[in-house]
Amino acid sequence: MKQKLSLYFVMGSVDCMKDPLAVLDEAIEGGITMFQFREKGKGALTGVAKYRLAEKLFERCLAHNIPFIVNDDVDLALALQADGIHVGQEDEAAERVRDRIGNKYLGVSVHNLTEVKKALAAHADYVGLGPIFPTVSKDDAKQACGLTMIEHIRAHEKHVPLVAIGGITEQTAEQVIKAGADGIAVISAICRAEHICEQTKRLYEIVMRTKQEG
Ligand SMILES: Cc1ncsc1CCOP(=O)(O)O
Ligand SMILES: C=C1C=NC(C)=NC1=N
Ligand SMILES: [Mg+2]
Repeated sequence: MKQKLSLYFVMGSVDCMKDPLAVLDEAIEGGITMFQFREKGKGALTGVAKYRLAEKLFERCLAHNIPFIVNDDVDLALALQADGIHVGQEDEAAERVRDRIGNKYLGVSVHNLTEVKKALAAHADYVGLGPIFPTVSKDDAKQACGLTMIEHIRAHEKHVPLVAIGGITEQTAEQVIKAGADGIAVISAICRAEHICEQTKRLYEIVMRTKQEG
């Protein structure tokens, strides 16, 4: 699990400046290790259009052995036979989601140690902690918790697979890993890059080098 979390690309059509399929192809070429389809916010696709885009993105992930995770929408995840689901604190209770998805990946969004412990009690496979820094990609994001929250959680839960998310860039990736995250989850650092493949490669190199340094 911890290896998969290294460079976790989160994206929906709303986040893309061009065709989401082209964005994902370049991100895959750049070395992402996990993908989350997060179709949310103003102008997000719904119904059949959402399903069709998810199918095409999933095909790409399947072709490259990259886990395909669906955000929030358990029905969509089950309909697609996705590799997993990611839910937030306000979504369907993690315990119930675990019952519905069997042994698929279950990720839970957390903001503090209490929520981490609750997620583990619900048999989550990993937690997504954030926002670490201020973000432009989630309009209802909570207050940024900073690197100290990563350190605090890691101090109390040494082994929990933890990916950090929120405002993470090429400039901050190293300190996020050094603080104790097993990986970084990003939307705009990849989606808004001038050259997506090269940017993804740089993020990948930084994360993997820093993880090796221990
Ligand atoms: C989905 C989500 N959850 C906490 S912050 C965030 C958005 C992250 O986007 P970006 O990497 O562009 O800051
Ligand atoms: C809110 C989120 C937190 N963490 C991850 C990995 N994905 C999300 N959508
Ligand atoms: Mg959610």
